[in-house]
Amino acid sequence: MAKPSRIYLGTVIHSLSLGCLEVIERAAVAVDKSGRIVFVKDTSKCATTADYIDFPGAEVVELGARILIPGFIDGHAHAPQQTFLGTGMHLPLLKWLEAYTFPKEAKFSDPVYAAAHYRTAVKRHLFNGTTTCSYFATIHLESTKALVDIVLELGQRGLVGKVNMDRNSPPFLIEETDTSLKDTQTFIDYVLTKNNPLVQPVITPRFIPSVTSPLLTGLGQLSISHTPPIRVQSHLSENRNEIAWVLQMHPENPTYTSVYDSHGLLHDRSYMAHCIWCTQSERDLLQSRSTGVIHCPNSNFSLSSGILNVRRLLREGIKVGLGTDVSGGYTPSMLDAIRQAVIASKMVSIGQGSDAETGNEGEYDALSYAEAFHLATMGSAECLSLGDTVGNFLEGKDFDALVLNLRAEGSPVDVFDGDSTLELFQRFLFVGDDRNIEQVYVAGKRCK
Ligand SMILES: Nc1nc2[nH]cnc2c(=O)[nH]1
Repeated sequence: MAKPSRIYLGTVIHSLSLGCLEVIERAAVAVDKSGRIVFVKDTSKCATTADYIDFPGAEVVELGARILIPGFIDGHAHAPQQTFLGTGMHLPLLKWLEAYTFPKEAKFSDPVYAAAHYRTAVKRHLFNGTTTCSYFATIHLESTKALVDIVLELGQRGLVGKVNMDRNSPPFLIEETDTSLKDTQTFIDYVLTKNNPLVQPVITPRFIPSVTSPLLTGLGQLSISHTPPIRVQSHLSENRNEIAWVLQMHPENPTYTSVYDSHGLLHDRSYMAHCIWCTQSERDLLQSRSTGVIHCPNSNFSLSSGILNVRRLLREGIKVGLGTDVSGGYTPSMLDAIRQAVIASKMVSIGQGSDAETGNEGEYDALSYAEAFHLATMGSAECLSLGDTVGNFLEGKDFDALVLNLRAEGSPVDVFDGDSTLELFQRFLFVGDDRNIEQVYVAGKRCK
């Protein structure tokens, strides 16, 4: 057993599997000097104090009434889009991209501008309790490198992608095919040379309409030329006009999902945002490739994209995580993603989901708060191929954790006599905000 260097004493809540919430009222969480969890003990089951805190040299941290939970994992966010958060919410996807997204992302051609604005964005995610974030940057190589440096400097765990766009894009935000591929390779080398497990590169074709077949093929080959393959992230089946456009562009493919697949971009280290309108054959394909789906309900409502049937994906054995999709979604808060996932799921349960057309297979149980919390932690971890590293407090994982203070000054949460731990936790999920997230740890290092 590695030697604990710090032991946290307090209430622990984490999710072991979907709907399986573990609550330990008085836990001792021991962390070694490299930030790895050595053990989690339920101290009420320990015969003596020595059983859980008596390790020479270890610092004992008393959390009192605070609650320790795993850090949130945002499976899909656009770091440059923080600059127009909460604007353009009256437009659907394709108009929103043209009017807001592309002009704002073009400004990131300047690495100095990019660094300043990426710092603001990463801080926001961290302060909202996002210990791991999978970021889209922009097409610009140097600015995307700056995002990597900032993620590392601020101590977050980040998966970062240089975006690829070589067609159907405005002249101020488009690349040559060869340059795009070469810059992606250079970017991957830049990140891997850091040799720091906290930041990893992700191959990031924007979506099928923005990327030509030769570039998609090159990216697919680049991914599997590494062992293990470089992760792949993109958007899939978000909006009905987008889907019609893709099918028109790719008559050789029966479905949107099969376009990614035929270019070698769907595998077990790929994860796709949205997937609202995927048909049965597309879902079967995602399942057979072990590709994850990142559900971004705020964005799906805000851009009037549709309402994903999450329960059906879960029943079909597809990995599902949660994302904010800043700024298709108007907040970097994963608490909001949890809330909106629950609301979206209730909408489906009362017959309002997008599958009113694609066929609902009968009974639909709306997601519970415990399930939505699971998706925001372990669910996203599994989609991002980080399930062995983060997502809950099992021994050997990294200590990526939030210390919650439900009594924090000025926070929106009230605490009443007789509230149980589980009631307080639910109130945090539905009523709390970043003020209740008092401390944030990534691999044992405090970053808030
Ligand atoms: N939500 C969302 N969907 C996209 N599809 C292509 N680009 C984007 C983007 O930036 N945001």
